[in-house]
Amino acid sequence: MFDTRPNCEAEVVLVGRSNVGKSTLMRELTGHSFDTGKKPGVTRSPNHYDWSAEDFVLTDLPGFGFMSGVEGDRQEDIKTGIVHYLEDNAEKILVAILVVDGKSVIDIIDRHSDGEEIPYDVEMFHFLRELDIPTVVAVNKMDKVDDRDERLNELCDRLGILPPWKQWQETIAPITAKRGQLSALNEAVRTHLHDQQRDDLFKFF
Ligand SMILES: Nc1nc2c(ncn2[C@@H]2O[C@H](COP(=O)(O)OP(=O)(O)OP(=O)(O)O)[C@@H](O)[C@H]2O)c(=O)[nH]1
Ligand SMILES: [Mg+2]
Repeated sequence: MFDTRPNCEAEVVLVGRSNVGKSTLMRELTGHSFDTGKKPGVTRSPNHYDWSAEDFVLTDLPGFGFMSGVEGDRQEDIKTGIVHYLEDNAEKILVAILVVDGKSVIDIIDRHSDGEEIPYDVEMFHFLRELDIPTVVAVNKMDKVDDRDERLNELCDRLGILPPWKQWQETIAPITAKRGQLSALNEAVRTHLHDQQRDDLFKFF
């Protein structure tokens, strides 16, 4: 299921819970349409889009967390598959885009923090850091958020980085993928590509 990766030296991945808008973002970045949907669990195996001339692949990973119509065991298998995919390809992944739903992310994180478990989004953010993969949190669906600065500051707090969010422009990128409003994300990704001497890939962001 996770062994479909084209053999490219450079990669950018989209990762995040189900239904946050990863495939919508993938469509906006590639100009190619991918299955999207109102229910979580649409993408069940990675979508890859590669440009062989540049040896570059953009990957939309399946969502983790609740997926409608998918058994609990299988949800765990998908999560394990994502973790292994990131570990196996960490050297080649130039940037990870962790997509979250700006409208619900704080509530979801807080709902999951009362028990022992670390919430998925927070766990994934730290996991990517452990793997040394430069990470941008794309805070999607900002069209549905009215208290923008407050939300983004709260998100920093939950991720363990110091608010205000505006000092983290290379890490926190508010977007509305559905309308193609991606400038904050493109800027952030470019910063990380530049740090890795990959300005040649700017044309994709
Ligand atoms: N309001 C709003 N809705 C959005 C935005 N981006 C995506 N959506 C909607 O969110 C829903 C889920 O989008 P997908 O792109 O399928 O989400 P996904 O993360 O790929 O979901 P899985 O494949 O299930 O993991 C769809 O109904 C999209 O139209 C946005 O910027 N604003
Ligand atoms: Mg999807």
